[in-house]
Amino acid sequence: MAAALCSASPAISAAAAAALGAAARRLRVRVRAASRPYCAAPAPPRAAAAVGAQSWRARRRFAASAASTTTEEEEEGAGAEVMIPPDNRIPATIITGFLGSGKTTLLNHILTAHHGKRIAVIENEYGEVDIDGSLVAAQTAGAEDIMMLNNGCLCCTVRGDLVRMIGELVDKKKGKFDHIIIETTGLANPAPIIQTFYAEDTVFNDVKLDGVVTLVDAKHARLHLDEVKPKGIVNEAVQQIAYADRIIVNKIDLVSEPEVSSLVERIRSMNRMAHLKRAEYGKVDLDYVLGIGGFDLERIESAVTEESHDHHTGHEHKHDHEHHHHDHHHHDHEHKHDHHAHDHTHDPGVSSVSIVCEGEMDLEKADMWLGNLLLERSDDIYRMKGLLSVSGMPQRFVFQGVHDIFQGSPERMWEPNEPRINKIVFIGKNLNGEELEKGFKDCLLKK
Ligand SMILES: Nc1nc2c(ncn2[C@@H]2O[C@H](COP(=O)(O)OP(=O)(O)OP(=O)(O)O)[C@@H](O)[C@H]2O)c(=O)[nH]1
Repeated sequence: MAAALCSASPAISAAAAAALGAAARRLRVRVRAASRPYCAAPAPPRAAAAVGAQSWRARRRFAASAASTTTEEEEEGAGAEVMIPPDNRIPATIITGFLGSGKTTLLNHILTAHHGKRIAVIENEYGEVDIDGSLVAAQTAGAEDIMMLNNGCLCCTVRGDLVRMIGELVDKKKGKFDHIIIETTGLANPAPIIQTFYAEDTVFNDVKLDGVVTLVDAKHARLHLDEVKPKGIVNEAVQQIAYADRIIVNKIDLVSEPEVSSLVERIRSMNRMAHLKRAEYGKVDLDYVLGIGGFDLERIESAVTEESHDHHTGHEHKHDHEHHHHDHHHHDHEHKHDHHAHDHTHDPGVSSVSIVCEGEMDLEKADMWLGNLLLERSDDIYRMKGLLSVSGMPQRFVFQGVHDIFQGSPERMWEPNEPRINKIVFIGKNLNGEELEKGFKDCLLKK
């Protein structure tokens, strides 16, 4: 199964072509990108050369919307009017964080709290069936359903299982729960899990990604972030922070205030988009972690106002772990801290670049630019979010991307006196702020 799931499966929707050139109309076609394999192993050379002119066009993806009710008829019948239907899909929250950072503790906090939500839980554990004793207790206390994903890490071997489980939940239990929570293993790179929500039709049509919550162990995080890995192997601890919508710096009872502050500063330099809270035993308000909403524009705004243009070049140190051992118990997982055993390849670190500019965007151009950028740089660009003021469109156009998949749609109307500005935030490796800024601004309509 692993081999099959790890092979690239081109999934370019034919609908993409139909959407081209009609971006300002009511576009409700979701276009999938040819996904590259998301495995812990170094990715094979990308088949960029094989991407011909036709699929290149199909890679332009400003054609998406988050509607669960999309039908062919509606797409065909799309007129000039822009209507945004209510999004009734079931929200899903991904809880991620390094080993022992407090994911299960947070989950239990959520399950036992009074929020009136019926929650289905999908747990991803390594190896043997391993439901934490406390979680079993929580099951009786609050969870509507708990499903286990075993024998592998979500990021490669069991992604198909995740899709199947979500499908099963929806088919059999729709109406019996209000929210899905997916707890990943501490070693998971969240990117492929996030992408499941956009790249898999069976998931996308019924379930929407509400947010990614990342737990950070205040005591040990530095160690994991600093660990060195062989070239080409991602540092999951770094990735988990880079992809977060909400970050909880947990276990602050175990360290001094200056230690927490310096960790917080470091985390912020990696991801300015996420909200961050400090906590003990995952105790945060539930509305901080549930019901975040896919497009959190406030977050983009704060990221952008904080620094209108930021290019941080830290160092992403990499570490090593035996990712593919399905028989080890994750609590016993041993990390190698012998940095000198590896070739020190100090890649420029994960950083964020925020750009804001006034003016009206040419959506076609922006679409083309982003498509092109991601075609070349999707390995390095982990996440991207933005808001556009599109020429001829009375709504704000919002979009977001994860690696090579991006999607966008018109959102609410611009207020009469609202400044029509464009914003974009990138999180990733080796980001060249100046180049990105130039590319983005070149998509503005020339006066
Ligand atoms: N001192 C302290 N301990 C905590 C805190 N939060 C969680 N713990 C403890 O840390 C241990 C690990 O917490 P878990 O919630 O199991 O962490 P996890 O991220 O689910 O762990 P894995 O499943 O192994 O990745 C447990 O013994 C928790 O009781 C905290 O804020 N302070």
